[in-house]
Amino acid sequence: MPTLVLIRHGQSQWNLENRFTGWWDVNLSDKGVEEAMAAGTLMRDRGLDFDVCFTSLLTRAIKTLDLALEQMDRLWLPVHKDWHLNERHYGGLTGFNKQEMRDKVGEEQVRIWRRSFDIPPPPLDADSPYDLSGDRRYAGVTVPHSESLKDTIERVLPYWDAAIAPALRSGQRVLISAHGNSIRALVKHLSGIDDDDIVGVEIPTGQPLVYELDDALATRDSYYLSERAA
Ligand SMILES: O=C(O)[C@@H](CO)OP(=O)(O)O
Repeated sequence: MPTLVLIRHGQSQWNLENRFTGWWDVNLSDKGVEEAMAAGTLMRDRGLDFDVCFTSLLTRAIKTLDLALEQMDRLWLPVHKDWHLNERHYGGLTGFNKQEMRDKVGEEQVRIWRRSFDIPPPPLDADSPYDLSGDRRYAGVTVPHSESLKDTIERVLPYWDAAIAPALRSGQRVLISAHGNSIRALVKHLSGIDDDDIVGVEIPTGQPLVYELDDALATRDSYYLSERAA
């Protein structure tokens, strides 16, 4: 039976500071480091093991994966890092404090930007300090100016089909360390959640989410590991 575990990175410095983050590359907070290590310990203690890992090009997800793998004595596992698993791009909101933005434009507008399905945030200005189009890690990639959840799904799922699903079909056990919205994209697909409902699904930081799949990669069961009795 194919084994898949999804984990959202541990708390980041900008999660802690309540800032819109997206593709901006912030590190884990001290609490995030602890969450990542605890996730690895939990997976080890429950006897989970993996053959291949996937993560984004962002430090908070890569480090979460490494810290968890270290607890499992599995730092040697192959890891594929790919921008398709990045957080959704927060456009012109990147760097702003979420509460200050609510105070400025109102609760409802911020809710729409954060949790509507297909309305992207305003685009990033070309001269923004958060422009990543010249970042070497994105050579050959058209860095988006902003992404809705729908846009994020439209780049996560082709990567699932091309890289992750084939690994599962070949019998490999897969661990994915990613982000709130790239994981929403995967959860929507795997759990068959519709467009209106996926926006209400919150993914906690540092909690391994187990998917038990059948050979056709349909979901038989899914659960947070910490919520299942050992
Ligand atoms: O800032 C972000 O990039 C994301 C995840 O932390 O925030 P939100 O909860 O608004 O999707």
